[in-house]
Amino acid sequence: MGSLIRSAALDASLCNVTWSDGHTTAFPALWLRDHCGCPDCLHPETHQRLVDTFSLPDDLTPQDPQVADNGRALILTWSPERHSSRYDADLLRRLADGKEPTDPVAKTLWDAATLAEEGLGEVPAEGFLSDDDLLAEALTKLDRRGFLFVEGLDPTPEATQAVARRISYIRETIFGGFWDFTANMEHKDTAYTTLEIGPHTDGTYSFDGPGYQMFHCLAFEGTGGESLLVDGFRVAREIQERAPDLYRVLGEIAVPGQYLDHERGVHLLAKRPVLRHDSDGALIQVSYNNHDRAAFLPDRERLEAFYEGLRLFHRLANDPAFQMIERLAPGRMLIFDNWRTLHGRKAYQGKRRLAGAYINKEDVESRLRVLQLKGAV
Ligand SMILES: C[N+](C)(C)CCCC[C@H](N)C(=O)O
Ligand SMILES: O=C(O)CCC(=O)C(=O)O
Repeated sequence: MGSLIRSAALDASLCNVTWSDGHTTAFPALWLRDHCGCPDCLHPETHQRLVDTFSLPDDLTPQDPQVADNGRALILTWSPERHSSRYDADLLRRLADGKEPTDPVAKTLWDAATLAEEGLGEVPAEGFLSDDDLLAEALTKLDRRGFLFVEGLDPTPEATQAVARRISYIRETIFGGFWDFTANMEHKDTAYTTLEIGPHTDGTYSFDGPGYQMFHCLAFEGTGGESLLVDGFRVAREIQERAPDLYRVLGEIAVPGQYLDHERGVHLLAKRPVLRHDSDGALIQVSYNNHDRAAFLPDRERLEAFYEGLRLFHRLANDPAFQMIERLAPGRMLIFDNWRTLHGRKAYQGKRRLAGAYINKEDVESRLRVLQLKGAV
């Protein structure tokens, strides 16, 4: 049951709302007027704000607060403009509590030991592709652990694209949109070789590093080539516990990433800390690729700590205790959160065909949000 309003009373330019659980919230008049949801203030189809916030009268005064619909709505009138506003109690309470339209999925950090216990939690392709409830469950799993295996796919580019497009549109990058590649040096990157690639996140050279990445090995004849995953948030927590000073440095120093292919006219450069936090101090992105790190000189007094922090991060990410090692097999597609989960690959000999794509972080979150709001989960 959503939040219900018990009573509402005016106090000068505030509307004090008492909720059914006894909590109270003081909503300022300007804020309430600015958030009027009537069709004249909020476009009923585009949900865009129509109210001219900054032309509202200075002597704006709320009047006659009414609790309606058994506590599920608050109605106010306004003078001098004689306007009436109706507010949904649930929405008011979510905003009062600083919540988003849907509750974020709690992340479960993992390492080799916890995966051995919990298993990898594969989902069947059929349900993923055909049933919104199962898609919502799968995206929730992906959000919770930072990776997901989708099983039972045809080992074809078409089946791979169908999974990607089931979630959202594919993100175009310098590598194109949907990829289907082998070790052919099609692009100037070790991904297009048979070399070992250490644990990293893609796109450290992009202002908006790809949010999610998916790999589907369509064919493999050879040896080696095992994939590895590391929960970057788990490594970050380990650093925070072992060396809080180094955690702070990795969260403060912006590290430049680059991708160079001048023959193709490409020279990408971006920078952000290895451990990026939001304005509330929550870790929101791990961005690490020691191969693509561009030259830069941190300020002298922090240079040593920077290298110490980077060394610790690198050591933990390369520690089998924090890794999942799994050779990708045809029919079993890997999707992972590239803002959290590092990936890599052992060197291999022989033939290997890998298909996949990037999808933006905001588009996967958007897809899950709509599924949640439609009550799928
Ligand atoms: C497009 N595909 C995923 C095949 C290769 C991309 C190479 C990504 C690069 N190593 C990086 O760390 O950003
Ligand atoms: O070939 C692989 O398994 C991964 C390649 C890689 O790291 C990448 O494409 O970013």
